[in-house]
Amino acid sequence: MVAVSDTVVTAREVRKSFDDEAVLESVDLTVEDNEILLLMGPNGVGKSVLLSCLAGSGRPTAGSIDVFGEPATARADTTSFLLQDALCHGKLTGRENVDFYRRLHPAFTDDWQRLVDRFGIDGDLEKRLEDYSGGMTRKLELSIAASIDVPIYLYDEPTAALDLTTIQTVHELFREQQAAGKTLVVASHRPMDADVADRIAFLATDGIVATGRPDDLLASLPPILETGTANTNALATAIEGEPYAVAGNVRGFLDEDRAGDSRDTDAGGRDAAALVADAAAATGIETDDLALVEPTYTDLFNYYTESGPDQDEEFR
Ligand SMILES: Nc1ncnc2c1ncn2[C@@H]1O[C@H](COP(=O)(O)OP(=O)(O)OP(=O)(O)O)[C@@H](O)[C@H]1O
Repeated sequence: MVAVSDTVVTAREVRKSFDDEAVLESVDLTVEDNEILLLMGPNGVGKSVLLSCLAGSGRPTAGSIDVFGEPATARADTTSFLLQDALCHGKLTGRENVDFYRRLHPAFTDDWQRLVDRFGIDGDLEKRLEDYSGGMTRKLELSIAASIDVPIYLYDEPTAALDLTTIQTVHELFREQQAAGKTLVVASHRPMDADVADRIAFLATDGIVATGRPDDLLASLPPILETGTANTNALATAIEGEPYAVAGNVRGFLDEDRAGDSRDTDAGGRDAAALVADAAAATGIETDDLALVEPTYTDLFNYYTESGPDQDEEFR
């Protein structure tokens, strides 16, 4: 966990439209020096568009983005941007793609050699990218983006197409970059990427709806009820939003107005048995079929992107 420090990126009331189609609406976001900030949100909400604005390659339609106190567009030397799908050229070999970026970027280093070795694609450098698998392409792109020696890295879906072991390797790489003093913004809709984050920011259609440390955000969730899929409709009568499937069961966020509230909120305590009993009475589900579960990052993602109410909170 990094200490609280200086802000390196500030986005204020950023809007972005394509033709007349609004993608980003009033996005306010800060990135602190040396943190790993995870930008989460559902498909199509505008994470890539926001990253391109932070990188200075996309211009906001309204609002401002400062990087180290200057407009993002004036600071191309400060960021390395891993694009979602478009970093490498399919007709070039792995080595030729690396050479392209080595010539293009003055801050390109030899780190790529160590990284392709670590990702296990060092033997594939003479193949054309069009013959790489999706995961191999991502590994090469990560090797290239991480080899550029700049203060800020913007990674768009870095773990997409990667297997679980490789995701751990990517997380290690991120921690090493942080230990070397770098700042990382990682856009993802994979809850497991929260493992590596100092803070998470959730992007929804009306802007950033919550930011905070992962543990604080988890602790801020309402009680989560879980039951069998046969009880999906009944569960829906006692929760906020829609039930969602998790490992063969369904879950939902308890709506205290609908299910009754047995919590001793003054003392901050939770009487799980009483809560379950209230929810069972409200839904008609047997208490044996209803459980209160510990929140996971998947629940957190669902709350802020699918099932939860509008939120506007900052946990620091
Ligand atoms: N150059 C463009 N012209 C027109 N529309 C665009 C352009 N770039 C992005 N969009 C639109 O902006 C919206 C947000 O796209 P974006 O790629 O930022 O979403 P995302 O949150 O990164 O999604 P995903 O998780 O699927 O990668 C989409 O509706 C997309 O079609």
